[in-house]
Amino acid sequence: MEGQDVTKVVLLACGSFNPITNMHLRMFELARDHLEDTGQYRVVKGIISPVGDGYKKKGLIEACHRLAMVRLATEDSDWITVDAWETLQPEWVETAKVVRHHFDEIFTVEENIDDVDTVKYPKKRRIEENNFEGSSVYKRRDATQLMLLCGADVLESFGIPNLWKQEDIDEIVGRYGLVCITRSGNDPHKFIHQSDTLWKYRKNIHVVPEWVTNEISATQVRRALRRGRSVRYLLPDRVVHYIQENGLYSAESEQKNADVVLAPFQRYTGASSS
Ligand SMILES: Nc1ncnc2c1ncn2[C@@H]1O[C@H](COP(=O)(O)OP(=O)(O)OP(=O)(O)O)[C@@H](O)[C@H]1O
Ligand SMILES: NC(=O)c1ccc[n+]([C@@H]2O[C@H](COP(=O)(O)O)[C@@H](O)[C@H]2O)c1
Ligand SMILES: [Zn+2]
Repeated sequence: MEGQDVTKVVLLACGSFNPITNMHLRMFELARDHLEDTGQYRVVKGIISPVGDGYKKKGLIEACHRLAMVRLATEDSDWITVDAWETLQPEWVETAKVVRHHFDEIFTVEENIDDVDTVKYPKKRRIEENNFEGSSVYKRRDATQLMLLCGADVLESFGIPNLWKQEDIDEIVGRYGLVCITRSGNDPHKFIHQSDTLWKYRKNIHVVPEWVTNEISATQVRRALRRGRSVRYLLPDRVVHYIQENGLYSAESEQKNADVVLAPFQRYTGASSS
């Protein structure tokens, strides 16, 4: 029987998934093994949330295709799922808001919100909202915890000026927690050590070493596709077929958003074209 102190965890990965690669799927397996090895957690679900088209990243193809590919890639998994909510929003959604949305979904199910006082609960959450230190929203013993899953490049992007709001970083690492998979070229331990915020919340950041280093990146996959090279075994076969059937990833698609400023920079600096 499972010990009383084992916390259920849902892992949420946000990103372009342009296209989804085997490494994106591996991230979930690595994170689950790492968390469960501690004896403190049981990972019950993984959610992939592709970013909306409003993110305006160069070469980002339409969300409907990226979603369809994630759906095909996760067909064989009994625990990794895809969620379209983020892609359905009219504008780019900050990651902290995406995390909040998914936490609310879990919270609603677990608290069976239909049966309780719907005025009381938002109030309770607001009281807890401004104090992340040593705390979390997981007050109930058996409550499921939501953690953001990312590669070390995303963690290090917290340090890029005007890309992330300080309060969003505080909320993600202080309130929810982060699982970070190492990527060559990044040193998450050093980065955490050098950041006062991340150091403060270091107990909520789980750094997972990938010993079988695997440098698949979606950028390299798109490059190979543009050059007519095979990408088989880098992506699930179903995704390779989908790309071929729909003629995705050309020199032309790589120029999408080439003159547009990435949505977070637009939002935080007011700039709209480069
Ligand atoms: N090889 C990898 N090792 C660790 N994390 C990875 C790896 N590839 C992707 N990730 C992580 O997966 C998430 C989604 O990433 P994203 O969609 O940007 O893929 P990517 O391969 O980094 O694509 P791109 O090259 O277009 O930036 C991010 O958190 C990213 O850090
Ligand atoms: N301020 C923010 O919330 C913020 C800033 C930059 C990227 N992100 C997210 O991080 C992910 C990064 O994806 P890419 O590595 O493909 O750019 C996306 O899901 C994006 O929405 C969030
Ligand atoms: Zn990336």
